[in-house]
Amino acid sequence: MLRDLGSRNGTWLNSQLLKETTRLRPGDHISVGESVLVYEPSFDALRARDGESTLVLTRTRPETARGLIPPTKEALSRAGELALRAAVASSAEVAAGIVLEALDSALQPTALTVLRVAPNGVLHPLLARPVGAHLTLSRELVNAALKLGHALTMSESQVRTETDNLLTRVRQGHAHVLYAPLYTGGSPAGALCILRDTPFTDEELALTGALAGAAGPSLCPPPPAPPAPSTLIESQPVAESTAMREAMRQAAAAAPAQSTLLLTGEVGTGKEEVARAIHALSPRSRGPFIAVNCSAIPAELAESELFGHEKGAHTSTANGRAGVFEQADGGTLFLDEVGHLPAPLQLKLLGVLQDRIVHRVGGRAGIPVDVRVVAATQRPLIEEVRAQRFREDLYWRLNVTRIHLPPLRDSPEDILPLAERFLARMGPQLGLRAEGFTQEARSALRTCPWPGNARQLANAIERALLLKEPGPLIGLLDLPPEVLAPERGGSSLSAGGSLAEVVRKVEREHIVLALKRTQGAKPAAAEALGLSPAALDQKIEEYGLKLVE
Ligand SMILES: Nc1ncnc2c1ncn2[C@@H]1O[C@H](COP(=O)(O)OP(=O)(O)OP(=O)(O)O)[C@@H](O)[C@H]1O
Repeated sequence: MLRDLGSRNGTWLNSQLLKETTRLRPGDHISVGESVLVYEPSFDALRARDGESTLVLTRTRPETARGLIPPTKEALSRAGELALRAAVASSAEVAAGIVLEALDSALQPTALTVLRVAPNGVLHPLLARPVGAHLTLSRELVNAALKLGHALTMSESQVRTETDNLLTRVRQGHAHVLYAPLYTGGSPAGALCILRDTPFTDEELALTGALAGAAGPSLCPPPPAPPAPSTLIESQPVAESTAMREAMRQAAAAAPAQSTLLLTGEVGTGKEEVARAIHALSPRSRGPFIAVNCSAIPAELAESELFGHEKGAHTSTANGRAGVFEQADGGTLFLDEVGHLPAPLQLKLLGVLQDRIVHRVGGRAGIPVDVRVVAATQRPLIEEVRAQRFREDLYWRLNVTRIHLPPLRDSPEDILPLAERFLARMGPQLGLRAEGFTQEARSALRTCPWPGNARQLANAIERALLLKEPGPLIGLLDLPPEVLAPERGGSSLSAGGSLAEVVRKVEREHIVLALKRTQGAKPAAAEALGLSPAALDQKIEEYGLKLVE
């Protein structure tokens, strides 16, 4: 869509002054000042990772391509030697460097690149030479080479840009292009693309085909195996209550799709836990899961954290850095507290969600990314929209599917199973053993009106593990006093005395234990109890406790 945002000299579409938002058609001419831009949707401009090289992917038909030359003995032996060197490379990028160097000396091309095919079929440039190269490649030819299983060559139109005195000129010419398919484990994985001014000989075609055949697994290693099914089931969030079961039903239904998801819920209700489960249940489970808390990144670093930055964009960094979108390529990006994103970044995020292309800070060309975004918020985003702190268009983009996670007060059946999950998870992490809860503690956890959410419960179990009396089980006295409060379903205690008294007794015991374990260090004891140092002092006085050497 083309819209003029109130410019003084106007925007012209096909020599007509643009009056209203208009949908563009291929070949439309847009004039802004002295520049004329031609809208050509069948071109994708991508940037190769090792610098400013740009790839333009076209849909040229491959009818005139030449191929199917069997490799000679000499080609095979050179390919074998190269495959050995590439196989011991520390990464796909290093392997690609070795292969490109070998091709450079064998063919003396003007430019070459390695492309990888993402699971969704999108082509990603891995490396391009020389740095700053501008390559126009045919997506159709890459696909044809992959389908036919051998290298192809043809003469193809090349678009180059030259920049001087702030003017960018586009030049068109012809070059000979060679495409060789890369396979990993028998599946199409990528392509080597080589450009030269002179035609490729049959021998060169055969040599490159053999090199690509041998180096495929090093350049495009297979993705890591998915976790065993049992780990997936174990890692599913606890959902015994009706409210949480419904949330998980929605999450499982939404998992296979690509669309953006919005998780809402109070602090600590398990938004990240559910986002991980959605990732694990989705076809992207083999890809990365990257979680970012938008409220925790300093505003001045947020843009480069999210979208990456190019060499020299920040004076302190010598090398460029990938942002979280690039890190999550092929997987899921969890944007927690998305409502905290500064306004300019909201606009940039909207652009990435629409085009699936990120622009690093200080970078020129876009980098294609294949990422599913799961966003989360604890505050109702619509209120942020009304207060004009959050873009409405981004709100609707994120809000394609919304899943609300209930607080624990609305899903009390989850409290005990959650406590058991936390105990099983934290024991090994802390190197402390507890086999479970005593009967009394279990029935208290089953009936208590726990005031917090899962995060606070996790903290309470951690504290209980650290401070518990010697013995294999966590008892009632190891749990915080809230577990004993009477509001729901009466007392869970078999001990005598009024409930208020018992609560006080438990609290006193807790304080004594914490002070014992921390050898009287009040700040550490206060931290372990989740109290401020002043509140601990007050309690020590209230219970008449004395600290002795
Ligand atoms: N249903 C659940 N099953 C198992 N563990 C859970 C569940 N819900 C929450 N947790 C655990 O509780 C802790 C807090 O959950 P999580 O970080 O997912 O909450 P959150 O809503 O994203 O919190 P915040 O709003 O603070 O970002 C984590 O340790 C998480 O593993």
